[in-house]
Amino acid sequence: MRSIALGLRLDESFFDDKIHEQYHNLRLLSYPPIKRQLLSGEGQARAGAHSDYGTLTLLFQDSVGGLEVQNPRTGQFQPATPIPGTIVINAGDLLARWSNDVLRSTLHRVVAPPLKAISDTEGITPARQSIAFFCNPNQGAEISCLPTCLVPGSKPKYPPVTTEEYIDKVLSGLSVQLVIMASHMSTVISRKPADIIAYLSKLRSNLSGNPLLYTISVSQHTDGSELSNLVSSVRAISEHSVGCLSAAVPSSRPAWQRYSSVSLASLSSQNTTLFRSTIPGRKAPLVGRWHAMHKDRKPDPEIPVDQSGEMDWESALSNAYDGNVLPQPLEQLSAESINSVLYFSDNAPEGLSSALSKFSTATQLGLIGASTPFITGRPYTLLHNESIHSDGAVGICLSSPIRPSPHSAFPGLEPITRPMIVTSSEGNLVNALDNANPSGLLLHAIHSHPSASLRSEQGISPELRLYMGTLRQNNGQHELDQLFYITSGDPSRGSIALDTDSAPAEGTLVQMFLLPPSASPDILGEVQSSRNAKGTRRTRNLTFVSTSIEDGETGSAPHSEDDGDTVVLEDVFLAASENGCVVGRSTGGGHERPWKCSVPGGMVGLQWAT
Ligand SMILES: O=C(O)CCC(=O)C(=O)O
Ligand SMILES: [Fe+2]
Repeated sequence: MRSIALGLRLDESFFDDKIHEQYHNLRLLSYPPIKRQLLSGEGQARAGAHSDYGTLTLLFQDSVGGLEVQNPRTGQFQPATPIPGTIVINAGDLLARWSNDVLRSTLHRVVAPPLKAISDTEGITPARQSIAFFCNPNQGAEISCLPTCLVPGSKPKYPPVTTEEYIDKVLSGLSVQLVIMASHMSTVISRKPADIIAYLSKLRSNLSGNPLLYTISVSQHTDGSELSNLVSSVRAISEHSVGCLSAAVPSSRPAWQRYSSVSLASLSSQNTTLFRSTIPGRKAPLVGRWHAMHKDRKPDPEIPVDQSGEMDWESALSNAYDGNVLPQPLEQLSAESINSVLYFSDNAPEGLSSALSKFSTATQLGLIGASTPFITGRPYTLLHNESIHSDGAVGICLSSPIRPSPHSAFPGLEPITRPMIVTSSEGNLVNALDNANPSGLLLHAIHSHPSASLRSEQGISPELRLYMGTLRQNNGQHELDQLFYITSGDPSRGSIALDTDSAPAEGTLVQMFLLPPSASPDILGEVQSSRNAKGTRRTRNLTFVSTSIEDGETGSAPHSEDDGDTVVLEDVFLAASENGCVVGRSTGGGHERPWKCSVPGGMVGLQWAT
């Protein structure tokens, strides 16, 4: 700053007592490796164009490159190519104001580094690290036009401001941008639908007109007029909405299973596109020739097996849903701009799910609606603006600048084998694990399990739910990724069949799990207590929960102490279905093939920092 003072024809020590409090920031930046393609889209960058807000920034970068600085005359961004042993110095906004723009703050950004000769077209952008030291004036220093920077007779460009006031303003501007995704999110649960309606009507004036995503769950004892009152009060908030009827969220308070609930997210109209899809799905996976583990279970009559008992793989796979055209409003969206697609669907979401792969960097989350034949007379009840549909799907695409992060949890799930590598698989079958017979491994694990309740006379207790999970390495730890329900197995042939049309590929690390028949997670209670926990960072959280049918109506009378209880979960969108959900997550590391999560108690969702 002394050399800046000299350059501006001020006394060398001019800034000394205005910057000595060290009101500075040091930021260690780590940009993970990422597919080059993900950085090439419009609006995608490691750091978007911005200027720093202080006086000077000292930037230490490694040799990877990607930092670019705008030439204020031409508007062109030019690479600030790393030079070993040097520091990049940026002028910030407060120095620009102080000097009346004699020294301008530089607009800069971090993009994919230049291609090295060795890398191919679908390369990976290497990790990059940098250290930025942001220098600021003292907190209370008044930043007003320096005397030597004013042309005699002219006025300063900017009014005086203190460092603190300026930084507060910049930061509050940033947080306005952060909440752009959802202007409101909440879940309200009550025994009395009238209380929910009262809550919704209070929201009306604040949220009116913004696109709305919602789910409604009612007890089977709710009468039809209560349900239609709930639907109309949600629709009164906005004409632009998509929703569905969902199931009660599992809770340890049985009375709550008989409560009604509404979850809603009011979204910014700029970033949200609503849609209705009639893309056909596909029937249950086409394979499953036998059943030996649950001996008493009949084969599913819908599964076509040819006379020889062999599957025709070619036709099974080509029968897929390629070539489906997305609903009109989605065809027009640019593929890279969408970061999340949320939808509610009937039990055949495959067509839509696969067509959504157009949005190659988006996470998709679909809740398969609750079965509602006894409530509305329709198999599923999907709502779009003023219309009601019994099939297909309704949903939203989000393009907000803030990308939410996916999360998942499977409470109660117990590993019963060690991690193993898939050594043979085809279609929905896993034929070998570590070159051994998967059904045999599974039966052995259950027979040697300490809990006798897992076994029955026939071998395995019919209530037992078994899963195969794929594992991902993270910092030397194994993390659970996708989970597939094991529909059948044949100890003599060895293979096990999964509830998917595409079993984990050869070479995938997997592990087998069971969900004990007694597992009954208290999801509502857990969400409530994690919301109340002190010191947790505020986030907005949308979660789809897969419940088991037994979690539904328990038939027990509500406790009187619960009477009249109304619970509002702020910043939470919690919706459940006994039919499960579809998840295809996209992260910096890549894109996951969509899969169906039907683990009772399993939760998948998205989280936004606020
Ligand atoms: O990582 C870099 O090179 C630049 C980071 C930056 O501009 C910032 O954090 O303000
Ligand atoms: Fe910067």
